[in-house]
Amino acid sequence: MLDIEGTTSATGFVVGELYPYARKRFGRLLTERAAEPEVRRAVGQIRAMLGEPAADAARIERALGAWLDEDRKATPLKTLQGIVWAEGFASGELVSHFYPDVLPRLREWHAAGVRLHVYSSGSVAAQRAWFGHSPEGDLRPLAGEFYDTENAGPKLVATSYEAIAADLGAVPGRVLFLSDRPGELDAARAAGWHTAGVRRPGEPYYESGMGDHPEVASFAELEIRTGTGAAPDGPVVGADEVRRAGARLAAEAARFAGFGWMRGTSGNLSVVLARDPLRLAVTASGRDKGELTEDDVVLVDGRGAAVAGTAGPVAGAGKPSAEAGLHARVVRLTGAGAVVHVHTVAAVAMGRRRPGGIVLRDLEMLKGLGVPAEGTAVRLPVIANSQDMDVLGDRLEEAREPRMPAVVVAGHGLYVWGEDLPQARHHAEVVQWLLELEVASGRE
Ligand SMILES: CSCCC(=O)C(=O)COP(=O)(O)O
Ligand SMILES: [Zn+2]
Repeated sequence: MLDIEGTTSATGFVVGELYPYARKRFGRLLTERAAEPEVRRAVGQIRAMLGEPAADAARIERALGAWLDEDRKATPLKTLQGIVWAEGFASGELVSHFYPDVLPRLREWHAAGVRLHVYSSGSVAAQRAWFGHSPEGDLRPLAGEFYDTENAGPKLVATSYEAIAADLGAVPGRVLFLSDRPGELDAARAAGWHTAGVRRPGEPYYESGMGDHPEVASFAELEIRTGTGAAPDGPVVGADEVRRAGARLAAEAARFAGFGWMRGTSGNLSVVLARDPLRLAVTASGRDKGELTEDDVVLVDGRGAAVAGTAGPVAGAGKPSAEAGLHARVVRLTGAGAVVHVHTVAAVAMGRRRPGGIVLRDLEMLKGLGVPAEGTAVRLPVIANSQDMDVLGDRLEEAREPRMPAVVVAGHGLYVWGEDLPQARHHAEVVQWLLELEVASGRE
């Protein structure tokens, strides 16, 4: 987990280049774009902080100027700076700064499967712009999640670090925080994280030191080992293996997205990489499933929680699918080697029409599921939706038909599984075909 200002990048650059850039543009932002939701929200926060509900644009601009002079880490100041800077970076007027030792290390760690994230007091918009417009181009593929004082909380309190670890599904003892500020390092350590102070000459905390935290003068001195928590006799799932699985999942997802079954960020896929203990590669949450890359994958355990190096290095970035727990449950229940979850209109339509299950018979296509084409009826179960994967898993376990490698989740989509990824795909295509036929037949 990386801090930016003072750690990856010079505070002097932020204060000397970016602060004046924002200061010059606040006036116009506050007057000409006051109706934009983000500006309006920040202005409301500033008025509350000042205790002046009627403060006008000029008063707010003066307050922002004073906070800039004090280098105060006020969230609405960061929000407005983020807007102005993001536009400056996008137009090419601004290019971010990284210390020369940083980027070679970030690239090396990323290639080794270390998941890199950012937690900075600058807004997420500003962080993304910073990584997106570096002297070496767009570095955003190196970073997974971005956290700021709005989505994670203040940097000097342990609860913010606890919230981040929970959000990432990461084991606190497997996270290393790099920062130049001892108070932040204290808070991270109180949340169970490892810490390393980055103490660079010329940075604000250089003189006072890093307290009792281990410290380095540059990223070149840091060595990060992956996979050190592996059980001695357990399988080690290497970063390359996870990434290869990521490439396979991305290819399958692109195919399903092409059918219109994974619109937007909907759906998720997984494949088993180890059985004892269970390890699955699952698609990362919230990504456009038509545009996944080999890095949009997370290694999870038998409950769907991210495995942060406890059984080998973790490739990719981001957090596991919100439905990873159900994938793991399907695998535990059925012994499947791969699980496909798609959001198809036919599945939702038939789930509505037949909440008690969809009975299928006398169709040649049933042979694609190992069911005779004639004389045998099979039921595709329909279960109620839930946001709790344990509840959904219990419903699936109760409703499951051993001959049917699929379940419709009402108002949600379709889960299908198979011995391996190609078989899960074939099953998904067959079940979807059967559902489309049922919809087309129009029977109530
Ligand atoms: C619009 S998608 C809502 C979440 C969902 O049902 C899904 O399948 C995708 O979730 P993920 O966390 O895997 O991106
Ligand atoms: Zn879903």
